[in-house]
Amino acid sequence: MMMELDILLKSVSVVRVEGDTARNITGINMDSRLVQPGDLFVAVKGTQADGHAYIGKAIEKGAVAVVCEAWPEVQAEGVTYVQVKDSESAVGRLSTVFYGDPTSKLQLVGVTGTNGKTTIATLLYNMFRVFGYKCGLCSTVCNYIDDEAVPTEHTTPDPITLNRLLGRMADEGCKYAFMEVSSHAVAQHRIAGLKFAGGIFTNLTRDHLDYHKTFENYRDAKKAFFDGLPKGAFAVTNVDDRNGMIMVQNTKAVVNTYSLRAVADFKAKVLEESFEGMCLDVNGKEVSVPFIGRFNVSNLLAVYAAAVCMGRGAEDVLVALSTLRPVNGRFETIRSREGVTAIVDYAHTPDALVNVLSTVNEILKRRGEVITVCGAGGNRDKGKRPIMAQEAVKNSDRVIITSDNPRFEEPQEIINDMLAGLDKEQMRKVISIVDRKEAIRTACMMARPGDVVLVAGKGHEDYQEVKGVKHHFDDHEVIKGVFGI
Ligand SMILES: CC(=O)N[C@H]1[C@@H](OP(=O)(O)OP(=O)(O)OC[C@H]2O[C@@H](n3ccc(=O)[nH]c3=O)[C@H](O)[C@@H]2O)O[C@H](CO)[C@@H](O)[C@@H]1O[C@H](C)C(=O)N[C@@H](C)C(=O)N[C@H](CCC(=O)O)C(=O)O
Ligand SMILES: Nc1ncnc2c1ncn2[C@@H]1O[C@H](COP(=O)(O)OP(=O)(O)OP(=O)(O)O)[C@@H](O)[C@H]1O
Ligand SMILES: N[C@H](CCC[C@H](N)C(=O)O)C(=O)O
Ligand SMILES: [Mg+2]
Repeated sequence: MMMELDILLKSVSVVRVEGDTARNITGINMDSRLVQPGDLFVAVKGTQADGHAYIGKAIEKGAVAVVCEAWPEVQAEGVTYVQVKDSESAVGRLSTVFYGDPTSKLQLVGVTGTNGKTTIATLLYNMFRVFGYKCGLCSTVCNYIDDEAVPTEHTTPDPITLNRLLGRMADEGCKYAFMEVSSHAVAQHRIAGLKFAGGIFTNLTRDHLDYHKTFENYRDAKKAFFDGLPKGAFAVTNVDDRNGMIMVQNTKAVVNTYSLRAVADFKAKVLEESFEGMCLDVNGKEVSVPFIGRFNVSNLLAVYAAAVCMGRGAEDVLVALSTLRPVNGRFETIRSREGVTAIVDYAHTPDALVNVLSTVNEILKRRGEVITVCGAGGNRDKGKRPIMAQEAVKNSDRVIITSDNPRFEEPQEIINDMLAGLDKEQMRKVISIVDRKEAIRTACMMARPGDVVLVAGKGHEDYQEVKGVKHHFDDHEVIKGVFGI
């Protein structure tokens, strides 16, 4: 791949240039360690480091041009220097031009909110494939270029990886792409330069305050996504969430609302519910789905609304909806021969835990006990830890607090942060077992026929991350091992 620097620079507002801008660029990089000869290096100020400090390293590795925010004191010979106002947002703009402006060739729909992004984006991708289109997906679990799986480290990849992926989707003939838009991605301009055909808001509850510091900043990061939607795009928002209307306050997109409770463009209610699935009323039409939980009704309604906004007939969408299956690690049930139901779910926020547990309790109707196994991730929002423990205890008969991904923290200290949220009375229901495998095994052994064991937090993850190393770990596998199935 190759492109003239001049063409790339049309996408950004240039403050100052020195050197040859007619030269060809063979790649874009924002990480000096990944630079290849002929690349353009973009220096970005990050949270840990300042990319400007790595300009020298990038040139050593063969970068022929540098885009930066702060003009470097010394310049290397033969290298073109370009100063821009905001290099973080320049990366996205430059990458999208470099990778052939993919969003002018396919319709891109973004999903944002605290919970439900993966579910909604994946279900839309599956649905539009049922309709016979080639599609792309960017999600926490995995990225897809039509049916080719591309593993991912992020919910929303960095702008270069993201545009490379979208470019490949367009080249492969994908008509639609669905992606999760995390709050980090909006705040860091990973989506700069992309043209969205639509945006979906799920909900907003506490998460990631380690990064955003305040709930308002977190909310505004999500809102900025809707502020940036172009005229002619659609916005689908959840008015059951108190921030639903705030999200779309300043958007140029056409606003559509969905709700399980209030007056809205798209409405649904649960007619019947069991551990096997639900029967729903969606805008006056009945449909059966193998999903469980009120939050999933909300997710399915968002999928329905978006598909209709994208021009699909309501009847076709309902038929397609009934063929969809749950996403890996989202409320997946595993039954033992003795009649214990284990549930693997990715609930890793207080709100998600409440939702999953209230669903379990609603279906169980006290005919059995609920045993919850949960932990919290290391090097992430510490404030959510005690609240997660409280919610687990309030909504379960017994709780085993264990490790999630400790990352660079001490597992026992994370557990202690969780236990600090509990009073003496609540502590009676709780034991803590650092070893997650042991914790799951203990919960399954405690359970009697009819009981439910909820294993929360890791969902689809097939690893446990300890001190930078990912060790194989799969909640499903451990449960099946204990159940002997
Ligand atoms: C806190 C955070 O979001 N960090 C992201 C951010 O990195 P950063 O700003 O900290 O970068 P930095 O380390 O300070 O470095 C600054 C710049 O110097 C460059 N550098 C650095 C070192 C070097 O030797 N050479 C060099 O050029 C870096 O490439 C970077 O461009 O920008 C990077 C590139 O886009 C991301 O990979 C990185 O994600 C880190 C690994 C991360 O863990 N992010 C998580 C929190 C995250 O983004 N999560 C969200 C939401 C999760 C969810 O709820 O689903 C996600 O979208 O995944
Ligand atoms: N609409 C919803 N409202 C509240 N909780 C939900 C909703 N949908 C899913 N959940 C809960 O949140 C968990 C994560 O769901 P999902 O992976 O779809 O969310 P996400 O927004 O992609 O999360 P992440 O921030 O990790 O990318 C689920 O396992 C479930 O417990
Ligand atoms: N992608 C999210 C969810 C992580 C889920 C949980 N298993 C954890 O490790 O905290 C994050 O990075 O915050
Ligand atoms: Mg996700």
